[in-house]
Amino acid sequence: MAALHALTQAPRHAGGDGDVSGKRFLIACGGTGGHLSPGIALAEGLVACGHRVTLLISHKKVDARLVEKYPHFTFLRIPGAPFSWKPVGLARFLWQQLKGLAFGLILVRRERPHAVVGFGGFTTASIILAGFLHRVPVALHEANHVPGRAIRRLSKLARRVYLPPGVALPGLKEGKLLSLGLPVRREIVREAAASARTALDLDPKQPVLVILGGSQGATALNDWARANAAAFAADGVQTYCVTGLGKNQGEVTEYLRRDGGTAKVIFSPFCDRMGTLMSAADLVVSRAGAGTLAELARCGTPSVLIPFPHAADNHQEANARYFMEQGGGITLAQSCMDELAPAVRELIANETELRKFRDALQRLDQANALGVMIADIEQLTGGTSAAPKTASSSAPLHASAGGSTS
Ligand SMILES: CC(=O)N[C@H]1[C@@H](OP(=O)(O)OP(=O)(O)OC[C@H]2O[C@@H](n3ccc(=O)[nH]c3=O)[C@H](O)[C@@H]2O)O[C@H](CO)[C@@H](O)[C@@H]1O
Repeated sequence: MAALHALTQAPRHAGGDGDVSGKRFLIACGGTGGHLSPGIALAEGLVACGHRVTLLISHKKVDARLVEKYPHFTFLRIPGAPFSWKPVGLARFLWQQLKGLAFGLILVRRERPHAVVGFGGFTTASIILAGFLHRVPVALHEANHVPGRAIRRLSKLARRVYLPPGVALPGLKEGKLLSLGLPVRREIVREAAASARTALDLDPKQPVLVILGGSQGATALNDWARANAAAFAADGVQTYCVTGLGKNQGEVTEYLRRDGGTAKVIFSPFCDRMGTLMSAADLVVSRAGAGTLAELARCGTPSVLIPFPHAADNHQEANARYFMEQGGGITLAQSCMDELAPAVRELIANETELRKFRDALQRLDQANALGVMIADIEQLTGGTSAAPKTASSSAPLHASAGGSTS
């Protein structure tokens, strides 16, 4: 019951109950970067409008690492465990959900939020149910082109369900659905390639290939990077591979180029400047998580996508297919990894092709997703607050006091 104890000890928001300016929101977004990043983006937007937010995250290492950069927000760790059909895993899941529900009920009673917003995953269910039981408006956001288990089950409790363009949820009551892209954190912007490379300690003049495996890293892509980086370096292409936490300690190697000089190969366990890294890249090889795809579109960086073949309901394949159909990149099945190096070699040298992808990415970028979501949440919770501030990227953050995790 440590989490419940932590909740009763957790700091209250600045302004307290007597502060009537702005509204209070709970955002359930833990378990993986793909849920956490849009949750942080929404928090940034709501706070810039004068509201107060608490973000509910999981106990996973990746959540802890991702939130390090946002000490001005209040994060609470909610009990939860991933779903499993195996008896021990199922028992753990049910027990943690029960603890999560108790946690959620106390939290919602204490905070009296104007709405609870969930981004899916195993930490969402308990807090959404708690909000529903307390008759608080509930909204759900699905990032993937195949809705996940949590969103499918909880959609009946929600007043609003945000789904990616072209995605439907059978049985969803009319009027509940709003088609919406993924809110992207405000630090993710296109930077000049040369300065982005310099910031990452890369040569600003040499092409860059970036390898990304989502928030946890992808062993198949890391192995491929290790096997091919020296050959790319010989051709004068620098490689930057983000391996995932615990999958390497960080390495920088210089290889000889065929034409003289050297090219760098960097392996890093985590990147907390994803906008800079994507801006530095001529081409990205990546898994097809919805968060990464939205950020690639925002930064206008072409990609070769290798969907994670074991993702629930093969949703990464559906994400990648949509992205490819819109002209944002190309897709290759993991079973065809031997075709990846020739494809990368051909594409990274083909400026005409890369430019076509960049043009399509500009059209794919859902730049207004955050603004639309905030306007809709305002409306769901009774209209705009007394003194709204703009959600522009230049607005100062003034989140709840005592930004903390517990
Ligand atoms: C294996 C799996 O099922 N993954 C799912 C998980 O994605 P997962 O969390 O793996 O990956 P996503 O690509 O969706 O998002 C990763 C997020 O983490 C950030 N990041 C990542 C690595 C890093 O070093 N630094 C960093 O900041 C990225 O900038 C991005 O914002 O949730 C997504 C959203 O539901 C799904 O689409 C993915 O299919």
